[in-house]
Amino acid sequence: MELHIAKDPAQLSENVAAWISNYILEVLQSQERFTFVLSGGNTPKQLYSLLAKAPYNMVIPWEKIHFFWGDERDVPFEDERNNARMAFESLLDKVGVNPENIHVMRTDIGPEESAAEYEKVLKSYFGKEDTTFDLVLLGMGDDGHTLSLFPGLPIVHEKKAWVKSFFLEAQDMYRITLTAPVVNKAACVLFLTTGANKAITLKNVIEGTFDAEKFPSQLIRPEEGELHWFVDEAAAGAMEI
Ligand SMILES: O=C1O[C@H](COP(=O)(O)O)[C@@H](O)[C@H](O)[C@H]1O
Repeated sequence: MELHIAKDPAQLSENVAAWISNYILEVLQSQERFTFVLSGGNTPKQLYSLLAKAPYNMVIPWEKIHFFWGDERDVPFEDERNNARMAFESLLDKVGVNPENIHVMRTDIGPEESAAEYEKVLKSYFGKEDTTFDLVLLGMGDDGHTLSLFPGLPIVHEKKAWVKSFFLEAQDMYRITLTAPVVNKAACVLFLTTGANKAITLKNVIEGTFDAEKFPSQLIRPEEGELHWFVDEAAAGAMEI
């Protein structure tokens, strides 16, 4: 695991935009297409907006990138809580991505159907054996959740399904999410985390003993790929480094 600490969220977004852009260009030297899994929430908005501007909008070969989502809130696309909507508004509507390369988790067909459909989308994209995303961008909630893997819920123990839906009582909504085993097949996973409100949880996730029931972000351990944590000083504040 590599830990990268930036001064503040603005500097962090700058660093991550440059890092992602270089990584995409490097990977595309040896393959024709790149798979990028986006996260939702608030933290990545600034990053997406930066990627939509110069120099990144000019240097990234957007037509070669396939976008997927790590999780989705089962609310209509028009709802501002919808993770895909945020990515469209801040990034995808602003750069030249082929609509066929954008693979959203649907919220117009019912959560179970959507999860089953997304698993089919992944299986037809990757083939049955190989689910290796090139890059998975993740966030971490202040409760330690990542994707829609929330503390204390059965979803954290899922070993077989690639995509699952479930009702999240605390937020009175269904969620659709990739599972940890699928994400752990990725070539590279990058967590983006900011804010003092996440400092204790971050310390527990990175430096604490393994307890995935309590801190589901600990489930993310790529089998062969790289794991990077990009955090700001406020989030890193409780760690011993
Ligand atoms: O609910 C969610 O939360 C996490 C973390 O979001 P943040 O606002 O604290 O950055 C996010 O990664 C996930 O995609 C989203 O559905």
